Amino acid sequence: MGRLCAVTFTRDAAQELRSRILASCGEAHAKRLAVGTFHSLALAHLRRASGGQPPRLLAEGERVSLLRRCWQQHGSEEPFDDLVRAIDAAKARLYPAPFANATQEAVFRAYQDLLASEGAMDFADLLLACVQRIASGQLPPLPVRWMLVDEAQDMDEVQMEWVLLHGRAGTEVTLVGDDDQSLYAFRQALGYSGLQRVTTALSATETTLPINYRCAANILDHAARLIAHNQHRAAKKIIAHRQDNGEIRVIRCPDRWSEVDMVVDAIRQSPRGTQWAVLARTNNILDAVEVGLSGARVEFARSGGKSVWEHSIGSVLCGLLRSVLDDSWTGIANALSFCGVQAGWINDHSRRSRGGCVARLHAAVEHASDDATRKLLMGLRMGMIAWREQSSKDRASLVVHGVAAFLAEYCTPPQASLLRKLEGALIKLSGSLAQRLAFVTRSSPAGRRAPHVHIMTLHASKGLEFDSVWIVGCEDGTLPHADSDEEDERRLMYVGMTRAKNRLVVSSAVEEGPPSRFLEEAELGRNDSKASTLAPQNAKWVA
Ligand SMILES: Nc1ncnc2c1ncn2[C@@H]1O[C@H](COP(=O)(O)OP(=O)(O)OP(=O)(O)O)[C@@H](O)[C@H]1O
Repeated sequence: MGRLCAVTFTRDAAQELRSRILASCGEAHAKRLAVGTFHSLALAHLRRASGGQPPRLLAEGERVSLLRRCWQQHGSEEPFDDLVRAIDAAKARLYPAPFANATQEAVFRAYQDLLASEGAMDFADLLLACVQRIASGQLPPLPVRWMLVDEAQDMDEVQMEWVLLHGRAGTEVTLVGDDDQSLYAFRQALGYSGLQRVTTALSATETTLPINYRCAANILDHAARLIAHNQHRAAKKIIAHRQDNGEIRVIRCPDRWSEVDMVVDAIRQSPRGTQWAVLARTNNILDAVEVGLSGARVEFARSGGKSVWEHSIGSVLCGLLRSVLDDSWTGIANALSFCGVQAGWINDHSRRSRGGCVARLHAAVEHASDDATRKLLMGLRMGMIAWREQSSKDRASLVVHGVAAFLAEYCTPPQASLLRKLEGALIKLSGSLAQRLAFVTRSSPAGRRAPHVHIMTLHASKGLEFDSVWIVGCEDGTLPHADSDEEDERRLMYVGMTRAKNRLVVSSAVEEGPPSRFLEEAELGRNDSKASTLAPQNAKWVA
């Protein structure tokens, strides 16, 4: 009798694995099972070793604020996100490589000093501390007979060392992974080389699980042709368990918005309840999909990434519309900031002024620091009077149009283009302004129902499966992304394609670039392929 420790990368995956293991061996064995993420297991381990006094773990928000303070203190000119990436990369390694510049190093040191002075750790420190203490003999390894690591291709160096330390101490280690689904090289995942290193270090036996039970035979066939173009991968043949063919389509549209229209039409025309996933390389493309689906009143869930209505121009538009509805100041203040008014001035006025929005705007005109601000405030005040009047007469579309036209003057061209689409989507919806806003921001009861349509990035789709999958934005430069390693991008496309059980659509837009080279590699859209290429004007959806 012994204990099994199963390790995953997310809490959801840990729950899923726990229920699968217990379903197979019976609840009676629950006490012999520990399932968790690398970090939760390390935290529990350190907590036991320190006699119940856990290290104080920094929440993600605290970590970012602390890093930001150090970044500001050192007056780094490097963008904050780049600096965080560099520090995260250093902390995912056992022996950090030198930093690219002295400021990065200084910010890192300041951050670690602050952590130490507060007796706190971040997630990366937690596992590193565990590894260092086990390696130095201060902490015994977990007393487990078996260790199972799921998605092991995603391990970074510190995670791999933690596994190796257990393996060397006598735990029987099983890594389950697919080198073709290694998507996190940018987060220091070791991918195939990590799997190879563990195999060598622990003299492990490699077993290939070649059968794919999910995808229709032709979908898997095209995916296998694509991934065969990667040089750095385990030699293996992937075999379809299913003999039947699914439906595959390759679509070329003039521009992104017509591509989105195709997606929306296809979803609306497919039989009720068909499960769809719309996948894209970037959240920007998903924004366009989201606008299209919202305007067509298709219920959907967007996983990861912010809703298009809740960031950038979307949130400014919705905020201002809310101010029209309830006379609240926040939407006005955010709109002023978007239009270029200084944050300090807005905050001062927000604290000082009282009353409804029109009165507060009126007072603001008196204190305006320059002519441009005065003109903006007067325009917004006039607008608010008109929009509130129209809103009281239930002329929702007119209000949307007026507010969008006001904001358009302060937009960059890409923002203006998105704003026009957001405006179009809100105008297309029926109902009062409040109902339309509730629908697009998902606060209506309809928006909370579990939908059949999911939209997400290709990264977020890993581990999931859907009846029908549509990959939008298959252009060279988008997928593969111009700034990324081609083999990484090919794996992303492979993961996306293999999420489809029965139907796969890949589409691209002429305006955005030539079709992705991956379509050619996957032999999609060629005359001899089973996939059909359709121009949008003659594309009919056949269920
Ligand atoms: N032995 C089997 N017989 C029939 N169906 C199976 C079998 N094993 C798995 N499946 C089905 O195949 C699909 C994929 O299974 P699972 O999610 O376990 O695969 P996976 O290897 O994790 O896939 P991926 O890594 O591509 O996400 C699921 O729908 C599952 O129910």
